[in-house]
Amino acid sequence: MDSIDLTYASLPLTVITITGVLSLAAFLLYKWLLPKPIHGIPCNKEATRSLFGDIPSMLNHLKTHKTFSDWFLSHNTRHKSPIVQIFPNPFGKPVVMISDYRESQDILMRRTKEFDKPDLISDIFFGLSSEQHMVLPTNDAFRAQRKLLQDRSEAHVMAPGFLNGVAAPQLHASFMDLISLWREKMRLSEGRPFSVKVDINDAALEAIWASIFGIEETATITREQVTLLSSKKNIELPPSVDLEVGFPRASAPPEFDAILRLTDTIEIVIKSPAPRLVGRLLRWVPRISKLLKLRDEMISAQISKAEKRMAHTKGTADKISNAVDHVLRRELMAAERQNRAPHYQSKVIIAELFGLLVAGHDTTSTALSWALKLLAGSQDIQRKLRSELRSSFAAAHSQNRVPDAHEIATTQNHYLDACLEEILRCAQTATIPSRTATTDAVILGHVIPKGTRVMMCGLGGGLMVPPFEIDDALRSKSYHVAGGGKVGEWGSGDMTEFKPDRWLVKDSATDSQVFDAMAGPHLQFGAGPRSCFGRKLAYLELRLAIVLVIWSFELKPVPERYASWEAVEGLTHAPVQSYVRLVEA
Ligand code: HEM
Repeated sequence: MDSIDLTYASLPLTVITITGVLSLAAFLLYKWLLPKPIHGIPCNKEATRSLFGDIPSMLNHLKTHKTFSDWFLSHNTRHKSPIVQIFPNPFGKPVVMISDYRESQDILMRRTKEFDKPDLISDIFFGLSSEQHMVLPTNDAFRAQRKLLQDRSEAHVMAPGFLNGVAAPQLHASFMDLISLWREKMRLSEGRPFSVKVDINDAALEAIWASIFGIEETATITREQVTLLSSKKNIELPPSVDLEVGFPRASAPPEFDAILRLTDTIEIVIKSPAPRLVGRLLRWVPRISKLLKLRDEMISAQISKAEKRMAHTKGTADKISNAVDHVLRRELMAAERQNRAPHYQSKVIIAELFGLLVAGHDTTSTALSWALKLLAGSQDIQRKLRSELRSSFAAAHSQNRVPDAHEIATTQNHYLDACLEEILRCAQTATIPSRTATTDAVILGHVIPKGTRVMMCGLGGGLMVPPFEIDDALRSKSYHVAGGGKVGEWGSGDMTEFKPDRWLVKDSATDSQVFDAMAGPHLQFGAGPRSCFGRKLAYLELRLAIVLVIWSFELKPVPERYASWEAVEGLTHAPVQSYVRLVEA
Protein backbone atom coordinates (compact mmCIF):
# COMPACT_ATOMS: atom_id res chain seq x y z
CA MET A 1 0.00 0.00 0.00
CA ASP A 2 2.81 2.32 1.04
CA SER A 3 4.68 1.74 -2.20
CA ILE A 4 1.55 2.55 -4.29
CA ASP A 5 1.14 5.85 -2.40
CA LEU A 6 4.76 6.64 -3.14
CA THR A 7 4.31 6.06 -6.90
CA TYR A 8 1.23 8.29 -7.02
CA ALA A 9 2.92 10.91 -4.93
CA SER A 10 5.96 10.99 -7.20
CA LEU A 11 3.95 11.28 -10.46
CA PRO A 12 3.41 15.05 -10.42
CA LEU A 13 7.08 15.51 -9.61
CA THR A 14 8.08 13.46 -12.69
CA VAL A 15 5.71 15.43 -14.89
CA ILE A 16 7.05 18.68 -13.49
CA THR A 17 10.64 17.55 -14.04
CA ILE A 18 10.00 16.39 -17.63
CA THR A 19 8.06 19.58 -18.41
CA GLY A 20 10.86 21.64 -16.88
CA VAL A 21 13.58 19.84 -18.86
CA LEU A 22 11.57 20.13 -22.11
CA SER A 23 10.89 23.82 -21.52
CA LEU A 24 14.55 24.46 -20.79
CA ALA A 25 15.54 22.53 -23.92
CA ALA A 26 12.98 24.46 -25.98
CA PHE A 27 14.23 27.74 -24.52
CA LEU A 28 17.88 26.82 -25.23
CA LEU A 29 16.96 25.71 -28.76
CA TYR A 30 15.05 28.98 -29.27
CA LYS A 31 18.07 30.96 -28.01
CA TRP A 32 20.38 28.91 -30.23
CA LEU A 33 18.21 29.51 -33.29
CA LEU A 34 17.93 33.26 -32.73
CA PRO A 35 20.02 35.40 -35.08
CA LYS A 36 23.57 35.90 -33.79
CA PRO A 37 24.68 39.41 -34.60
CA ILE A 38 28.35 40.15 -35.22
CA HIS A 39 29.60 42.33 -32.40
CA GLY A 40 29.65 46.05 -33.12
CA ILE A 41 27.99 46.04 -36.57
CA PRO A 42 24.66 47.92 -36.59
CA CYS A 43 21.51 45.82 -37.11
CA ASN A 44 17.75 45.97 -36.51
CA LYS A 45 17.36 45.10 -32.81
CA GLU A 46 13.88 43.65 -33.35
CA ALA A 47 15.31 41.19 -35.91
CA THR A 48 17.70 39.75 -33.31
CA ARG A 49 14.71 38.87 -31.07
CA SER A 50 12.87 36.84 -33.73
CA LEU A 51 13.62 33.41 -35.17
CA PHE A 52 12.76 34.89 -38.55
CA GLY A 53 15.22 37.76 -38.26
CA ASP A 54 14.55 40.41 -40.91
CA ILE A 55 12.37 38.14 -43.08
CA PRO A 56 9.03 39.70 -41.99
CA SER A 57 10.42 43.16 -42.80
CA MET A 58 11.63 41.95 -46.23
CA LEU A 59 8.28 40.28 -47.02
CA ASN A 60 6.47 43.41 -45.90
CA HIS A 61 8.63 45.46 -48.26
CA LEU A 62 7.91 43.06 -51.13
CA LYS A 63 4.16 43.55 -50.61
CA THR A 64 4.47 47.10 -51.88
CA HIS A 65 7.71 46.99 -53.90
CA LYS A 66 8.88 44.85 -56.79
CA THR A 67 12.53 45.39 -55.82
CA PHE A 68 14.64 44.21 -52.89
CA SER A 69 18.01 45.97 -53.45
CA ASP A 70 16.47 49.17 -52.07
CA TRP A 71 15.38 47.21 -48.97
CA PHE A 72 18.98 46.04 -48.43
CA LEU A 73 20.36 49.54 -48.90
CA SER A 74 17.74 51.08 -46.61
CA HIS A 75 19.53 49.47 -43.64
CA ASN A 76 22.71 51.44 -44.29
CA THR A 77 20.62 54.61 -44.53
CA ARG A 78 18.64 53.76 -41.39
CA HIS A 79 21.75 53.03 -39.32
CA LYS A 80 23.79 55.79 -41.03
CA SER A 81 26.62 53.30 -41.53
CA PRO A 82 28.62 52.00 -44.54
CA ILE A 83 28.52 48.55 -42.90
CA VAL A 84 25.41 46.91 -41.42
CA GLN A 85 24.17 43.37 -40.83
CA ILE A 86 20.83 41.90 -41.87
CA PHE A 87 19.12 38.56 -41.17
CA PRO A 88 17.29 37.66 -44.40
CA ASN A 89 17.34 33.85 -43.89
CA PRO A 90 15.47 31.79 -41.27
CA PHE A 91 17.77 30.85 -38.35
CA GLY A 92 20.55 32.12 -40.59
CA LYS A 93 23.84 33.84 -40.05
CA PRO A 94 23.91 37.57 -40.56
CA VAL A 95 24.57 38.96 -44.02
CA VAL A 96 26.91 41.95 -44.00
CA MET A 97 25.94 44.79 -46.30
CA ILE A 98 28.56 47.28 -47.51
CA SER A 99 27.52 50.63 -48.94
CA ASP A 100 30.82 52.10 -50.03
CA TYR A 101 32.33 51.81 -53.50
CA ARG A 102 35.99 51.88 -52.41
CA GLU A 103 35.52 49.19 -49.77
CA SER A 104 33.52 47.04 -52.21
CA GLN A 105 36.17 47.39 -54.90
CA ASP A 106 38.87 46.45 -52.38
CA ILE A 107 37.02 43.28 -51.31
CA LEU A 108 36.16 42.20 -54.86
CA MET A 109 39.49 43.01 -56.51
CA ARG A 110 42.23 42.76 -53.93
CA ARG A 111 41.00 40.59 -51.05
CA THR A 112 40.13 37.55 -53.13
CA LYS A 113 41.81 35.07 -50.75
CA GLU A 114 39.61 36.27 -47.89
CA PHE A 115 36.38 36.64 -49.90
CA ASP A 116 35.26 34.21 -52.62
CA LYS A 117 32.21 32.43 -53.99
CA PRO A 118 29.63 31.17 -53.08
CA ASP A 119 27.71 34.35 -53.71
CA LEU A 120 24.17 35.31 -54.58
CA ILE A 121 24.76 34.27 -58.21
CA SER A 122 25.91 30.78 -57.10
CA ASP A 123 22.75 30.43 -55.01
CA ILE A 124 20.50 31.60 -57.83
CA PHE A 125 21.98 29.29 -60.47
CA PHE A 126 22.49 26.29 -58.21
CA GLY A 127 19.05 24.80 -58.92
CA LEU A 128 19.15 25.42 -62.67
CA SER A 129 22.72 24.36 -63.34
CA SER A 130 24.96 23.34 -60.44
CA GLU A 131 27.80 22.36 -62.83
CA GLN A 132 28.20 25.92 -64.22
CA HIS A 133 31.53 27.62 -63.34
CA MET A 134 29.77 30.64 -61.84
CA VAL A 135 28.53 28.40 -59.02
CA LEU A 136 32.06 27.21 -58.09
CA PRO A 137 34.55 28.83 -55.71
CA THR A 138 37.82 29.95 -57.34
CA ASN A 139 39.55 26.55 -57.12
CA ASP A 140 41.27 24.20 -59.60
CA ALA A 141 37.92 22.82 -60.83
CA PHE A 142 36.79 26.38 -61.58
CA ARG A 143 40.04 27.18 -63.41
CA ALA A 144 39.88 23.99 -65.50
CA GLN A 145 36.28 24.71 -66.43
CA ARG A 146 36.93 28.37 -67.29
CA LYS A 147 39.60 27.16 -69.71
CA LEU A 148 36.83 25.71 -71.85
CA LEU A 149 35.77 29.29 -72.49
CA GLN A 150 38.84 31.41 -72.01
CA ASP A 151 42.59 31.33 -71.46
CA ARG A 152 45.60 33.50 -72.20
CA SER A 153 45.61 32.60 -75.90
CA GLU A 154 44.22 34.85 -78.61
CA ALA A 155 41.44 32.41 -79.49
CA HIS A 156 38.67 32.34 -76.93
CA VAL A 157 35.07 33.45 -76.69
CA MET A 158 35.83 36.89 -75.23
CA ALA A 159 38.92 37.64 -77.36
CA PRO A 160 38.67 40.61 -79.78
CA GLY A 161 39.13 38.28 -82.78
CA PHE A 162 36.07 36.25 -81.84
CA LEU A 163 33.98 39.19 -80.66
CA ASN A 164 34.58 41.47 -83.64
CA GLY A 165 35.04 38.84 -86.33
CA VAL A 166 32.51 36.15 -85.36
CA ALA A 167 30.06 37.44 -82.74
CA ALA A 168 29.54 40.97 -84.13
CA PRO A 169 28.04 39.90 -87.51
CA GLN A 170 25.73 37.43 -85.73
CA LEU A 171 24.60 40.09 -83.26
CA HIS A 172 24.19 42.67 -86.03
CA ALA A 173 21.91 40.31 -87.97
CA SER A 174 19.80 39.62 -84.86
CA PHE A 175 19.37 43.31 -84.02
CA MET A 176 18.55 44.13 -87.67
CA ASP A 177 15.64 41.68 -87.33
CA LEU A 178 14.49 43.76 -84.36
CA ILE A 179 14.76 46.94 -86.43
CA SER A 180 12.63 45.31 -89.17
CA LEU A 181 10.05 44.29 -86.57
CA TRP A 182 9.84 47.81 -85.14
CA ARG A 183 9.51 49.27 -88.65
CA GLU A 184 6.45 47.07 -89.11
CA LYS A 185 5.09 48.09 -85.72
CA MET A 186 5.80 51.77 -86.42
CA ARG A 187 3.90 51.51 -89.72
CA LEU A 188 0.90 49.77 -88.16
CA SER A 189 0.76 51.88 -84.98
CA GLU A 190 0.55 55.22 -86.88
CA GLY A 191 2.38 57.22 -84.21
CA ARG A 192 0.95 55.45 -81.16
CA PRO A 193 3.12 54.08 -78.35
CA PHE A 194 3.68 50.34 -77.99
CA SER A 195 5.44 48.10 -75.50
CA VAL A 196 8.80 46.65 -76.57
CA LYS A 197 9.55 44.66 -73.43
CA VAL A 198 8.92 41.29 -75.03
CA ASP A 199 10.55 42.27 -78.35
CA ILE A 200 13.77 43.25 -76.56
CA ASN A 201 13.73 40.12 -74.48
CA ASP A 202 13.29 37.94 -77.57
CA ALA A 203 15.93 39.81 -79.57
CA ALA A 204 18.48 39.70 -76.74
CA LEU A 205 18.01 35.93 -76.44
CA GLU A 206 18.35 35.51 -80.19
CA ALA A 207 21.47 37.69 -80.23
CA ILE A 208 23.26 35.68 -77.52
CA TRP A 209 21.99 32.47 -79.08
CA ALA A 210 23.42 33.57 -82.42
CA SER A 211 26.87 34.18 -80.96
CA ILE A 212 26.83 30.90 -79.02
CA PHE A 213 25.23 28.53 -81.55
CA GLY A 214 24.76 30.48 -84.79
CA ILE A 215 21.24 31.16 -85.96
CA GLU A 216 21.10 31.27 -89.78
CA GLU A 217 18.62 28.47 -90.33
CA THR A 218 16.69 28.87 -87.08
CA ALA A 219 13.16 30.28 -87.23
CA THR A 220 13.49 33.01 -84.58
CA ILE A 221 10.58 34.62 -82.78
CA THR A 222 11.50 38.04 -84.17
CA ARG A 223 11.58 36.82 -87.78
CA GLU A 224 8.26 35.05 -87.30
CA GLN A 225 6.86 38.32 -85.93
CA VAL A 226 8.14 40.29 -88.92
CA THR A 227 6.51 37.83 -91.31
CA LEU A 228 3.26 37.96 -89.36
CA LEU A 229 3.05 41.77 -89.18
CA SER A 230 4.30 42.50 -92.69
CA SER A 231 1.38 40.47 -94.02
CA LYS A 232 -1.07 42.90 -92.38
CA LYS A 233 -2.16 46.07 -94.15
CA ASN A 234 -3.48 47.54 -90.93
CA ILE A 235 -4.63 46.54 -87.45
CA GLU A 236 -7.32 47.77 -85.10
CA LEU A 237 -6.11 50.98 -83.47
CA PRO A 238 -7.24 52.73 -80.29
CA PRO A 239 -9.02 56.07 -80.94
CA SER A 240 -6.38 58.27 -79.30
CA VAL A 241 -2.78 58.56 -80.55
CA ASP A 242 -1.75 58.52 -76.89
CA LEU A 243 -3.10 55.03 -76.25
CA GLU A 244 -0.94 51.96 -76.70
CA VAL A 245 -1.28 49.54 -79.57
CA GLY A 246 -1.14 45.80 -78.95
CA PHE A 247 0.13 43.43 -81.64
CA PRO A 248 -0.55 39.76 -82.36
CA ARG A 249 2.45 37.66 -81.35
CA ALA A 250 3.89 34.67 -83.21
CA SER A 251 4.56 31.71 -80.94
CA ALA A 252 8.11 31.13 -79.74
CA PRO A 253 10.01 28.09 -81.07
CA PRO A 254 10.22 25.52 -78.21
CA GLU A 255 13.98 25.90 -77.63
CA PHE A 256 13.70 29.68 -77.09
CA ASP A 257 10.57 29.22 -75.05
CA ALA A 258 12.33 26.77 -72.70
CA ILE A 259 15.17 29.24 -72.01
CA LEU A 260 12.74 32.14 -71.46
CA ARG A 261 10.62 30.10 -69.04
CA LEU A 262 13.61 28.76 -67.12
CA THR A 263 14.94 32.31 -66.77
CA ASP A 264 11.55 33.31 -65.32
CA THR A 265 11.97 30.80 -62.45
CA ILE A 266 14.94 32.82 -61.18
CA GLU A 267 12.59 35.45 -59.76
CA ILE A 268 10.97 32.83 -57.48
CA VAL A 269 14.40 31.62 -56.34
CA ILE A 270 15.96 35.02 -55.71
CA LYS A 271 13.00 36.33 -53.69
CA SER A 272 12.85 33.29 -51.41
CA PRO A 273 14.61 33.22 -48.02
CA ALA A 274 16.38 29.95 -48.99
CA PRO A 275 17.39 30.27 -52.70
CA ARG A 276 19.47 27.07 -52.93
CA LEU A 277 16.78 24.92 -51.37
CA VAL A 278 14.00 26.46 -53.45
CA GLY A 279 16.10 26.14 -56.63
CA ARG A 280 16.74 22.48 -55.89
CA LEU A 281 13.06 21.80 -55.13
CA LEU A 282 11.93 23.52 -58.33
CA ARG A 283 13.85 20.89 -60.34
CA TRP A 284 11.25 18.36 -59.17
CA VAL A 285 8.25 20.39 -60.33
CA PRO A 286 7.08 18.41 -63.42
CA ARG A 287 6.73 21.50 -65.63
CA ILE A 288 10.25 22.64 -64.78
CA SER A 289 11.89 19.24 -65.02
CA LYS A 290 10.35 18.96 -68.52
CA LEU A 291 11.88 22.32 -69.48
CA LEU A 292 15.26 21.25 -68.09
CA LYS A 293 15.12 18.07 -70.15
CA LEU A 294 14.23 20.04 -73.28
CA ARG A 295 17.10 22.44 -72.57
CA ASP A 296 19.61 19.59 -72.28
CA GLU A 297 18.35 17.94 -75.46
CA MET A 298 18.50 21.10 -77.49
CA ILE A 299 22.01 22.07 -76.28
CA SER A 300 23.12 18.52 -76.92
CA ALA A 301 21.76 18.78 -80.49
CA GLN A 302 23.75 22.00 -81.00
CA ILE A 303 26.89 20.25 -79.75
CA SER A 304 26.30 17.41 -82.23
CA LYS A 305 26.02 19.95 -85.07
CA ALA A 306 29.28 21.57 -83.94
CA GLU A 307 30.96 18.14 -83.80
CA LYS A 308 30.03 17.63 -87.45
CA ARG A 309 31.41 21.07 -88.36
CA MET A 310 34.60 20.25 -86.50
CA ALA A 311 35.02 16.98 -88.35
CA HIS A 312 35.11 19.10 -91.54
CA THR A 313 37.35 21.89 -90.31
CA LYS A 314 39.63 19.63 -88.23
CA GLY A 315 39.25 22.13 -85.40
CA THR A 316 41.22 24.93 -87.08
CA ALA A 317 40.88 28.21 -85.19
CA ASP A 318 40.07 30.37 -88.24
CA LYS A 319 37.04 28.19 -89.12
CA ILE A 320 35.29 28.93 -85.84
CA SER A 321 31.77 30.22 -86.47
CA ASN A 322 30.37 30.55 -82.95
CA ALA A 323 31.10 29.91 -79.26
CA VAL A 324 30.16 26.24 -79.23
CA ASP A 325 32.81 25.58 -81.93
CA HIS A 326 35.33 27.26 -79.65
CA VAL A 327 34.35 25.22 -76.61
CA LEU A 328 34.61 21.92 -78.52
CA ARG A 329 37.98 22.89 -79.94
CA ARG A 330 39.21 23.63 -76.43
CA GLU A 331 37.90 20.31 -75.15
CA LEU A 332 39.71 18.56 -78.00
CA MET A 333 42.97 20.36 -77.12
CA ALA A 334 42.59 19.50 -73.42
CA ALA A 335 41.89 15.85 -74.29
CA GLU A 336 45.00 15.67 -76.48
CA ARG A 337 47.15 17.16 -73.70
CA GLN A 338 45.73 14.70 -71.16
CA ASN A 339 45.90 11.74 -73.54
CA ARG A 340 42.18 10.92 -73.31
CA ALA A 341 39.19 10.92 -75.63
CA PRO A 342 37.29 14.24 -75.85
CA HIS A 343 33.94 14.28 -74.05
CA TYR A 344 31.89 16.83 -75.99
CA GLN A 345 28.50 15.92 -74.59
CA SER A 346 29.60 16.30 -70.97
CA LYS A 347 27.32 17.76 -68.31
CA VAL A 348 29.90 20.50 -67.77
CA ILE A 349 29.91 21.64 -71.42
CA ILE A 350 26.10 21.64 -71.51
CA ALA A 351 26.05 23.62 -68.26
CA GLU A 352 28.61 26.16 -69.52
CA LEU A 353 26.67 26.82 -72.72
CA PHE A 354 23.39 27.15 -70.84
CA GLY A 355 25.05 29.48 -68.31
CA LEU A 356 26.20 31.80 -71.08
CA LEU A 357 22.70 31.86 -72.57
CA VAL A 358 21.01 32.82 -69.31
CA ALA A 359 23.72 35.13 -67.90
CA GLY A 360 24.04 36.89 -71.23
CA HIS A 361 20.39 37.18 -72.14
CA ASP A 362 18.43 38.70 -69.27
CA THR A 363 21.21 41.17 -68.39
CA THR A 364 21.61 42.62 -71.89
CA SER A 365 17.87 42.71 -72.44
CA THR A 366 17.42 44.69 -69.23
CA ALA A 367 20.25 47.12 -69.98
CA LEU A 368 18.80 47.72 -73.45
CA SER A 369 15.32 48.37 -72.07
CA TRP A 370 16.73 51.02 -69.71
CA ALA A 371 18.78 52.47 -72.59
CA LEU A 372 15.63 53.19 -74.61
CA LYS A 373 13.91 54.80 -71.63
CA LEU A 374 16.92 56.93 -70.77
CA LEU A 375 17.42 58.09 -74.36
CA ALA A 376 13.71 58.77 -74.94
CA GLY A 377 13.67 60.72 -71.67
CA SER A 378 16.67 62.88 -72.74
CA GLN A 379 15.94 64.16 -76.23
CA ASP A 380 19.06 66.40 -76.33
CA ILE A 381 21.37 63.52 -75.52
CA GLN A 382 19.63 61.33 -78.08
CA ARG A 383 19.97 63.99 -80.80
CA LYS A 384 23.63 64.56 -79.97
CA LEU A 385 24.32 60.82 -80.06
CA ARG A 386 22.62 60.46 -83.46
CA SER A 387 24.56 63.36 -84.90
CA GLU A 388 27.86 61.93 -83.53
CA LEU A 389 27.02 58.58 -85.13
CA ARG A 390 26.20 60.17 -88.48
CA SER A 391 29.64 61.80 -88.56
CA SER A 392 31.52 58.73 -87.25
CA PHE A 393 29.89 56.45 -89.83
CA ALA A 394 30.00 59.01 -92.62
CA ALA A 395 30.35 56.40 -95.39
CA ALA A 396 27.20 54.57 -94.23
CA HIS A 397 25.36 57.90 -93.95
CA SER A 398 26.30 59.04 -97.44
CA GLN A 399 25.40 55.62 -98.89
CA ASN A 400 22.05 55.70 -97.10
CA ARG A 401 22.61 52.41 -95.32
CA VAL A 402 23.06 51.29 -91.70
CA PRO A 403 26.66 50.90 -90.48
CA ASP A 404 27.80 47.28 -90.73
CA ALA A 405 28.97 45.05 -87.88
CA HIS A 406 32.66 45.69 -88.48
CA GLU A 407 32.20 49.48 -88.62
CA ILE A 408 30.22 49.56 -85.38
CA ALA A 409 32.52 47.18 -83.52
CA THR A 410 35.77 48.88 -84.47
CA THR A 411 35.09 52.62 -84.96
CA GLN A 412 35.92 54.72 -81.92
CA ASN A 413 33.34 57.28 -80.87
CA HIS A 414 33.90 58.90 -77.50
CA TYR A 415 30.35 60.15 -77.06
CA LEU A 416 28.92 56.69 -77.85
CA ASP A 417 31.30 55.15 -75.28
CA ALA A 418 30.21 57.75 -72.73
CA CYS A 419 26.52 57.03 -73.44
CA LEU A 420 27.03 53.27 -73.12
CA GLU A 421 28.87 53.61 -69.81
CA GLU A 422 26.29 56.03 -68.45
CA ILE A 423 23.41 53.79 -69.55
CA LEU A 424 25.01 50.87 -67.69
CA ARG A 425 25.63 53.03 -64.60
CA CYS A 426 22.05 54.31 -64.48
CA ALA A 427 20.44 51.02 -65.50
CA GLN A 428 21.70 49.28 -62.35
CA THR A 429 21.04 46.01 -64.17
CA ALA A 430 22.83 43.87 -61.57
CA THR A 431 22.76 45.62 -58.24
CA ILE A 432 24.40 43.47 -55.55
CA PRO A 433 27.66 41.60 -56.12
CA SER A 434 28.49 39.41 -53.11
CA ARG A 435 31.11 37.05 -51.67
CA THR A 436 31.56 34.76 -48.65
CA ALA A 437 34.38 35.21 -46.09
CA THR A 438 36.73 32.23 -46.46
CA THR A 439 38.43 33.07 -43.15
CA ASP A 440 37.86 35.48 -40.25
CA ALA A 441 38.51 38.82 -41.94
CA VAL A 442 38.31 42.48 -40.95
CA ILE A 443 36.09 44.98 -42.79
CA LEU A 444 36.16 48.61 -41.66
CA GLY A 445 37.43 47.59 -38.21
CA HIS A 446 34.92 44.75 -37.64
CA VAL A 447 35.87 41.07 -37.51
CA ILE A 448 33.69 39.19 -39.99
CA PRO A 449 33.57 35.48 -39.08
CA LYS A 450 34.48 32.87 -41.70
CA GLY A 451 31.40 31.80 -43.69
CA THR A 452 29.64 35.17 -43.50
CA ARG A 453 28.03 36.42 -46.72
CA VAL A 454 29.13 39.97 -47.63
CA MET A 455 27.01 41.95 -50.10
CA MET A 456 28.13 45.10 -51.88
CA CYS A 457 25.47 47.52 -52.92
CA GLY A 458 25.83 48.86 -56.46
CA LEU A 459 23.44 51.68 -55.54
CA GLY A 460 25.44 52.53 -52.41
CA GLY A 461 27.90 55.10 -51.11
CA GLY A 462 29.93 56.81 -53.83
CA LEU A 463 27.86 55.18 -56.59
CA MET A 464 24.28 56.43 -56.48
CA VAL A 465 24.28 58.11 -53.07
CA PRO A 466 26.97 60.30 -51.48
CA PRO A 467 29.61 58.22 -49.66
CA PHE A 468 29.70 57.89 -45.87
CA GLU A 469 32.70 59.52 -44.24
CA ILE A 470 35.15 56.71 -43.49
CA ASP A 471 38.43 57.00 -41.59
CA ASP A 472 41.11 55.66 -43.99
CA ALA A 473 42.83 54.00 -41.00
CA LEU A 474 39.92 51.49 -40.98
CA ARG A 475 40.68 50.37 -44.54
CA SER A 476 42.74 47.28 -45.41
CA LYS A 477 46.45 47.04 -46.16
CA SER A 478 45.67 46.15 -49.79
CA TYR A 479 43.59 49.32 -50.10
CA HIS A 480 46.53 51.45 -48.94
CA VAL A 481 49.03 49.59 -51.14
CA ALA A 482 46.78 50.33 -54.15
CA GLY A 483 46.58 53.97 -53.09
CA GLY A 484 42.80 53.61 -52.77
CA GLY A 485 42.44 52.66 -56.44
CA LYS A 486 42.64 54.92 -59.45
CA VAL A 487 38.96 55.50 -60.15
CA GLY A 488 37.68 59.10 -59.81
CA GLU A 489 34.64 60.26 -57.83
CA TRP A 490 31.21 61.61 -58.72
CA GLY A 491 30.08 64.92 -57.26
CA SER A 492 27.23 64.36 -54.76
CA GLY A 493 24.87 66.76 -56.58
CA ASP A 494 24.08 64.81 -59.75
CA MET A 495 24.85 61.14 -59.04
CA THR A 496 21.41 59.91 -60.01
CA GLU A 497 21.16 61.99 -63.20
CA PHE A 498 21.63 60.48 -66.66
CA LYS A 499 24.60 62.49 -67.84
CA PRO A 500 26.95 60.85 -70.37
CA ASP A 501 29.24 63.90 -70.24
CA ARG A 502 30.46 62.79 -66.81
CA TRP A 503 32.56 60.16 -68.64
CA LEU A 504 34.29 62.69 -70.91
CA VAL A 505 37.51 64.50 -70.00
CA LYS A 506 39.55 67.03 -71.89
CA ASP A 507 42.52 65.62 -73.77
CA SER A 508 45.02 68.46 -73.84
CA ALA A 509 47.04 66.91 -76.71
CA THR A 510 44.07 67.05 -79.12
CA ASP A 511 42.04 69.70 -77.27
CA SER A 512 39.01 67.42 -77.50
CA GLN A 513 36.67 65.56 -75.15
CA VAL A 514 37.67 61.91 -74.79
CA PHE A 515 36.02 59.00 -73.00
CA ASP A 516 37.62 58.07 -69.67
CA ALA A 517 36.48 54.72 -68.22
CA MET A 518 38.10 55.66 -64.88
CA ALA A 519 36.28 59.00 -64.55
CA GLY A 520 34.15 57.62 -61.73
CA PRO A 521 32.84 54.40 -60.25
CA HIS A 522 30.20 51.88 -61.20
CA LEU A 523 29.92 48.27 -60.10
CA GLN A 524 27.73 47.04 -62.92
CA PHE A 525 29.95 44.09 -63.78
CA GLY A 526 31.24 43.48 -60.25
CA ALA A 527 35.04 43.54 -60.01
CA GLY A 528 38.10 41.32 -59.69
CA PRO A 529 38.74 37.78 -60.96
CA ARG A 530 35.09 36.77 -60.50
CA SER A 531 33.64 39.84 -62.17
CA CYS A 532 31.35 39.44 -65.19
CA PHE A 533 32.82 36.96 -67.66
CA GLY A 534 30.73 38.34 -70.53
CA ARG A 535 31.48 42.02 -70.00
CA LYS A 536 33.12 42.56 -73.41
CA LEU A 537 30.34 40.72 -75.20
CA ALA A 538 27.78 42.79 -73.29
CA TYR A 539 29.44 46.06 -74.40
CA LEU A 540 29.52 44.82 -77.97
CA GLU A 541 25.84 43.80 -77.92
CA LEU A 542 24.73 47.09 -76.43
CA ARG A 543 26.91 49.03 -78.83
CA LEU A 544 25.41 47.30 -81.86
CA ALA A 545 21.84 47.49 -80.61
CA ILE A 546 21.99 51.15 -79.58
CA VAL A 547 23.73 52.31 -82.76
CA LEU A 548 21.21 50.48 -84.95
CA VAL A 549 18.18 51.78 -83.02
CA ILE A 550 19.34 55.40 -82.79
CA TRP A 551 20.46 55.33 -86.43
CA SER A 552 17.09 54.05 -87.59
CA PHE A 553 14.53 55.70 -85.29
CA GLU A 554 13.82 58.77 -83.26
CA LEU A 555 12.63 57.65 -79.84
CA LYS A 556 9.91 60.16 -79.02
CA PRO A 557 8.74 60.68 -75.41
CA VAL A 558 5.85 58.37 -74.51
CA PRO A 559 2.71 59.53 -72.62
CA GLU A 560 3.19 59.66 -68.87
CA ARG A 561 1.06 56.59 -68.18
CA TYR A 562 3.64 54.50 -70.11
CA ALA A 563 6.75 56.27 -68.81
CA SER A 564 7.07 54.95 -65.25
CA TRP A 565 10.61 54.50 -63.86
CA GLU A 566 9.44 51.74 -61.53
CA ALA A 567 11.69 48.66 -61.51
CA VAL A 568 11.13 44.97 -60.86
CA GLU A 569 13.91 42.67 -59.66
CA GLY A 570 14.55 39.05 -60.56
CA LEU A 571 17.96 38.09 -61.90
CA THR A 572 18.22 41.75 -62.95
CA HIS A 573 16.82 45.14 -62.01
CA ALA A 574 14.46 45.70 -64.96
CA PRO A 575 11.99 48.46 -65.84
CA VAL A 576 8.33 47.54 -65.28
CA GLN A 577 7.33 49.52 -68.38
CA SER A 578 9.22 49.63 -71.67
CA TYR A 579 7.32 51.65 -74.26
CA VAL A 580 8.43 53.48 -77.39
CA ARG A 581 6.86 55.89 -79.82
CA LEU A 582 8.88 55.69 -83.01
CA VAL A 583 9.51 57.99 -85.93
CA GLU A 584 11.90 57.21 -88.80
CA ALA A 585 15.22 58.98 -88.11
C1 HEM B 1 24.68 44.35 -69.40
C2 HEM B 1 25.04 43.11 -69.35
C3 HEM B 1 25.62 42.41 -68.14
C4 HEM B 1 25.71 42.81 -66.84
C5 HEM B 1 25.24 44.12 -66.23
C6 HEM B 1 26.36 41.74 -66.11
C7 HEM B 1 26.66 41.78 -64.75
C8 HEM B 1 27.30 40.77 -64.05
C9 HEM B 1 27.65 40.83 -62.65
C10 HEM B 1 27.38 42.00 -61.72
C11 HEM B 1 28.26 39.67 -62.34
C12 HEM B 1 28.82 39.30 -60.95
C13 HEM B 1 30.20 39.88 -60.83
C14 HEM B 1 30.81 39.79 -59.45
O1 HEM B 1 30.26 39.13 -58.58
O2 HEM B 1 31.88 40.43 -59.24
C15 HEM B 1 28.29 38.85 -63.53
C16 HEM B 1 28.83 37.58 -63.59
C17 HEM B 1 28.85 36.82 -64.73
N1 HEM B 1 28.42 37.20 -65.98
FE1 HEM B 1 27.61 38.98 -66.51
N2 HEM B 1 26.62 40.71 -66.97
C18 HEM B 1 26.21 41.08 -68.23
C19 HEM B 1 26.32 40.35 -69.38
C20 HEM B 1 26.88 39.09 -69.48
C21 HEM B 1 27.05 38.34 -70.70
C22 HEM B 1 26.69 38.86 -72.11
C23 HEM B 1 27.59 37.13 -70.35
C24 HEM B 1 27.99 35.96 -71.20
C25 HEM B 1 27.52 35.63 -72.32
C26 HEM B 1 27.78 37.13 -68.91
C27 HEM B 1 28.30 36.09 -68.19
C28 HEM B 1 28.60 36.14 -66.85
C29 HEM B 1 29.20 35.03 -66.12
C30 HEM B 1 29.57 33.66 -66.70
C31 HEM B 1 29.36 35.46 -64.79
C32 HEM B 1 29.94 34.65 -63.63
C33 HEM B 1 31.45 34.89 -63.55
C34 HEM B 1 32.13 34.05 -62.47
O3 HEM B 1 31.48 33.41 -61.68
O4 HEM B 1 33.37 34.08 -62.42
N3 HEM B 1 27.33 38.34 -68.42
N4 HEM B 1 27.71 39.54 -64.58
